[in-house]
Amino acid sequence: MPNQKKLFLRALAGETLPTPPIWLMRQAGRYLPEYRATRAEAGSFLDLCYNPDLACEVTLQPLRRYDFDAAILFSDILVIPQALGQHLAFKQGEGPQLDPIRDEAGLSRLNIDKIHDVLAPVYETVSKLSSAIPDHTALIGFAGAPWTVATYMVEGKGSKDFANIRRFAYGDPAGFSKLIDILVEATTQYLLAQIKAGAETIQLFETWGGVLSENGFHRWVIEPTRKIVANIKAVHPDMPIIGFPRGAGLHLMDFKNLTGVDAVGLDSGVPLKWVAENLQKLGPVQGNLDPMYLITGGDEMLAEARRILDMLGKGPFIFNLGHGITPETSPENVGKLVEFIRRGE
Ligand SMILES: Cc1c2[nH]c(c1CCC(=O)O)Cc1[nH]c(c(CCC(=O)O)c1C)Cc1[nH]c(c(CCC(=O)O)c1C)Cc1[nH]c(c(C)c1CCC(=O)O)C2
Repeated sequence: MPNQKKLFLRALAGETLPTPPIWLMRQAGRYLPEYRATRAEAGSFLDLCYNPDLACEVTLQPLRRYDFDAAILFSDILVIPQALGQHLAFKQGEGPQLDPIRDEAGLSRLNIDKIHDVLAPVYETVSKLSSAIPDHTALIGFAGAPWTVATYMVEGKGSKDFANIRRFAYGDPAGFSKLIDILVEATTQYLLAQIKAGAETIQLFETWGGVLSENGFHRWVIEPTRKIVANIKAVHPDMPIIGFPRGAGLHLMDFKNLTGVDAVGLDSGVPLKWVAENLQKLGPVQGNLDPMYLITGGDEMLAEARRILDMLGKGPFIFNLGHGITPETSPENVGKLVEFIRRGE
């Protein structure tokens, strides 16, 4: 699209730009004092997610400071289980808590028919954002990929070994696939509604795919992602979709080839020479500064950003982190990183 002015969308369409566009996963969050103030005003994190005015405000906060090339809808991947009827709470300092679903019988608690009633405020946030963001900024909608959302639904919280979900998936694949099928359908409907409300691209977060066996990765990561991408492209053939399969390692080529995503997000561990010679030949890549560098800062941060630019800047590329910003991040270091990327030095 020669007339497309948004750098982010040009890179996603496959253009190699002299200066890559930049945004950061979790760019709205607790590292910003203005976020903490708005969250306090909202009451709780979930109240914030379902308050279109305040969710819009926290999405805009990092744009005001850093003028990122993309805004990402402020919400969470766990609004889907909540909309399906699973109880969800965020306890201070403990992360998400859900009533776990450990077997096929537990699926009877889920109901896909009313998801839009719960999710309507999220669509309203997207719609407000699409008129509130600057003209040169792209609007990203998102969802968790089915496997990653299922980890929270089955474990009931964050996990270190993912024993319950692996037991369910490997021990009763037919029962487990019913959960994944529900998530494919709910996620498709959710993302189509975000697109209708104004999202210009979609990112699918697959944070925990790396814990699966080889066959498991194909069945529970690649296949559900392929279905969601196909469902969206059936309605919006030109909608760019970014997949972020964290920890996918040697599966990255299959992930790109078999799912049909337009661009692939890279975690910080992926060897960049291999990316430049293989994955990036197939389409745009996004990543992959270790978010810890935004805490440590200084010349080491800039040297690592330089290395990433040198390795990936000769092809279609979007600068980002290898995972989300953490609350300990220094807002000043974020400013220095953005300035460095924009100056190219
Ligand atoms: C696994 C996952 C979740 N949520 C998300 C993922 C996938 C990406 C990743 O791995 O980071 C994705 C997510 N979560 C949030 C966004 C908003 C958009 C953005 O700025 O990137 C996005 C895209 C806000 C959030 N989601 C959450 C916060 C912090 C909530 C707070 O204000 O206390 C934010 C800003 C809470 C959350 N949400 C989740 C957890 C495990 C937690 C608790 C951890 C923590 O406290 O940092 C689930």
